[in-house]
Amino acid sequence: MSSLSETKSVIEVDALFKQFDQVMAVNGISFKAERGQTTALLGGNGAGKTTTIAMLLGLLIPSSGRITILGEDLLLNRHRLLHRMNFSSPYVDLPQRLTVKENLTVYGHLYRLKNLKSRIAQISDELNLGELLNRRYGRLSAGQKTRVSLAKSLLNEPELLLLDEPTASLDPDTADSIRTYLEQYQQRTGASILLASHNMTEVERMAKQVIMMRKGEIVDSGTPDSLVAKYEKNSMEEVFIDIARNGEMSDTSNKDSR
Ligand SMILES: Nc1ncnc2c1ncn2[C@@H]1O[C@H](COP(=O)(O)OP(=O)(O)OP(=O)(O)O)[C@@H](O)[C@H]1O
Repeated sequence: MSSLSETKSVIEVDALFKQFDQVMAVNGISFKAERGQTTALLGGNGAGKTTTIAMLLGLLIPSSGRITILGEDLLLNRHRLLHRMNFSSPYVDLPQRLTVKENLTVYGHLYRLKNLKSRIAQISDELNLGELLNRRYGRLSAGQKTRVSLAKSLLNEPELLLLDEPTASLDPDTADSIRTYLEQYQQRTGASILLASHNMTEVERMAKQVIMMRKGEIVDSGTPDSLVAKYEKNSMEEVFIDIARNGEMSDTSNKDSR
């Protein structure tokens, strides 16, 4: 284990492809995400972010390519690795008929958590879920479901947290509290986060590194500040729009920003 913990990257993706029939959803991407940091995976609708995250979770088998997580090959060590990871996604619902507490209990058992009752009590307290615990998941509002999904994703105190639109459908106040909570969690545990988000304020606040995808390919990467400077824009919002609309980078943006 000691050699693994020395690996600087939490995720290493090499020449990753995923084809669905006629669609090349992920077209040969390679990237590294650093440990203990938040890396944002950005791109317009259909860019390939969710497909990439699904492959990082072992939910989709790549057409080809290599994924190394926490120093181990994901395809060879999936079961060992999944205990050290977790995810939250608005595209993956929890069982509708179970209450929030039952859902958290089921997932806690899947992760073989000890002291599950106190862990659920703790996370409910931290994410303000007390009033929702005995309500059926299927009857919750979209924002309430997002909070429960986040609680599920943090149950096992993952070393790597994959978050697909973690604050989608949250009101601004709740979204801000969740971002603060995630930042504190990261500081406390040293966890790494891969974040897919359309919210550029969130990205500028949380991400140390940004990977920009378009049509299944990585078109640029760097820190938010370096990308803003490189594209001669005022914000990541403007950088995002530029890349999403134009695809091709201007002459000034062909330098490697890292
Ligand atoms: N199961 C599937 N079968 C066929 N095509 C798929 C499948 N899943 C995704 N795709 C296609 O792959 C491409 C990438 O989709 P993906 O969901 O990864 O994009 P995304 O970047 O997450 O988009 P969004 O921001 O809209 O969520 C799209 O063209 C999509 O239509």
